[in-house]
Amino acid sequence: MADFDYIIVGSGSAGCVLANRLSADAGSQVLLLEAGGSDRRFWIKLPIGYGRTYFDERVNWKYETEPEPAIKNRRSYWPRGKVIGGSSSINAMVYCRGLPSDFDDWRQLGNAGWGWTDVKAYFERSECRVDASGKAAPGGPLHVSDVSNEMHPLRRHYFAAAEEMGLPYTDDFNGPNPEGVGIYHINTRRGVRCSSADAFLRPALGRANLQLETHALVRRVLFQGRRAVGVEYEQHGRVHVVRARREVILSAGAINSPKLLQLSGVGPAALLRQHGIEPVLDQPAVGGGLQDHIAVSYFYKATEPTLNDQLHPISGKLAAGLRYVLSRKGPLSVSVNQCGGFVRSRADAPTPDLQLYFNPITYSTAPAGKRPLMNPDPFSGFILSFQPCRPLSRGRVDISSADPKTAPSIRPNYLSAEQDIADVIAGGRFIQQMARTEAMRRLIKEAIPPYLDGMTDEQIVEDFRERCGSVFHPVGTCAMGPDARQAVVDSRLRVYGLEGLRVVDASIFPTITSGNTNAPTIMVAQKAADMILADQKQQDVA
Ligand SMILES: Cc1cc2nc3c(=O)[nH]c(=O)nc-3n(C[C@H](O)[C@H](O)[C@H](O)COP(=O)(O)OP(=O)(O)OC[C@H]3O[C@@H](n4cnc5c(N)ncnc54)[C@H](O)[C@@H]3O)c2cc1C
Repeated sequence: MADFDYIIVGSGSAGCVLANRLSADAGSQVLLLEAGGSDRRFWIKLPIGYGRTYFDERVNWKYETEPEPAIKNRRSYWPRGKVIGGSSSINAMVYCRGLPSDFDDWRQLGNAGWGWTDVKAYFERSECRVDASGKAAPGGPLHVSDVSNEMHPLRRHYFAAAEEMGLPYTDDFNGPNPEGVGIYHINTRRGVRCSSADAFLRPALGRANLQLETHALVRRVLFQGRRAVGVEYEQHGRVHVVRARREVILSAGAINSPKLLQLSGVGPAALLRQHGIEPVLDQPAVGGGLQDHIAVSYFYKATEPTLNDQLHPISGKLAAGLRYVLSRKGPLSVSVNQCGGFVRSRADAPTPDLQLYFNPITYSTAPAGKRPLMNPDPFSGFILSFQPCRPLSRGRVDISSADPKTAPSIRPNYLSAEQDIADVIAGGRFIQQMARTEAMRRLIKEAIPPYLDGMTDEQIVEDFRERCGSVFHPVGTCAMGPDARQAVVDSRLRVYGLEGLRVVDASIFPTITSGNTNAPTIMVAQKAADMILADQKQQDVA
């Protein structure tokens, strides 16, 4: 049986950071266990390839929620990376820290050390800012690229519409003024995806004290009394047991970290017993607290050429492919989420409450179950889309079987908070207003049904229930908080009531951040690494 100082479960956005930081000390033996396999795949490296990995079971857990009553009993599709790099290998690469107020709220909730002024340096530690000319500023290993030169010219209409509405423009959603409309910066390095694995794991893999095991599905955490002492994992049909001298760290993501805790006997006792698992710790909060962003898109035919005209014809695809191969530039080198914003739907909103997307492309004719980013509609078209930034509804992730290979039951409980419905109406009204600006009226040839323009508040909500979808930002299922009865981890991310066990990933968010969740997850891991190393030092001195 092998022994390590640290065992990290999951090589995703957070796990890769930890593997790097904890193995930087040559005296620590670190094991990183990943259920998926290699990320050396063309469709992972090619930025627009996330349209392909979206449904690819070789790199994707492909979860589905239970039917959700509030969205017409639809099941929501939840892709999650099952590969080195985790979801950072299959995501849309948009890099948004979130709003400073998000983290001040975390601190306000009783999480000392997690306010904006506390966490800002942990974002900076990771980031290597690359300007539009390709010049990289000194910084961390995670490339955050300004790709404004690659953005479609259609964007000028969007910015003109925003100006008519009196919205500010920002050149950096991660800068001192994140509010307003602008262009998303993305995680690419010279036109190739820069995942957490590329930035943090790969540079550390040469270290003799870091061992990475792929296709290694962790089945449970092993306890001696209330101390986590190792894990059991299955690899190529064989079950292995490995021991952790210092800590086991779960970085399996917002679906799998709570699932693993429950499989290991840490969760709601009644649920565990129902599945024949003897509780180590009755902790109802494990799996609770689930939050996610949901968005809806409105589709328009355009009066001038859009990305559809470039990428629909075979000749256009070939030209874009050739351009990419020769220069790593063009539409294949970026996300289709090109422009967007963080805006207030009402002048009296205390902080921006809507995130916007303006995509110069449509797929209204796409068959169900396909995400044909490279195969858009045969006419000029574009998308306006919004998502409420800070939904209040909370759901749960619970095991549905004691078998580690069975997917858990996911119940997001969307739109269960009244405020979330009000935010949907505000979002629909906002896009209505934007579509009625002079600039947009010039660009819109015709709206593609359902027509937002004539909708009442009730119809906006009804349409949202019918068509909204996840933006793939689940968080909060092992939430951090000051009260051991309501939260799973403390502000040092240690699991309450147990020793030698932390959770470090998107599941610890006490509340969902306003924007995309990859950047704050990486921040969480940077801060966690500092805390783990500090605790190690203290123990060594004691
Ligand atoms: C399609 C898609 C698009 C997205 N777009 C964006 C975007 O543009 N910008 C943004 O900021 N965010 C985006 N996100 C969200 C963002 O990527 C995630 O919030 C972030 O990656 C979460 O990081 P994590 O470390 O918590 O989990 P993950 O990165 O998902 O890592 C978890 C890892 O643990 C492994 N694992 C799980 N269970 C086990 C087990 N039992 N044993 C061993 N290994 C296990 C998984 O295989 C995975 O590699 C998107 C997500 C998806 C899926």
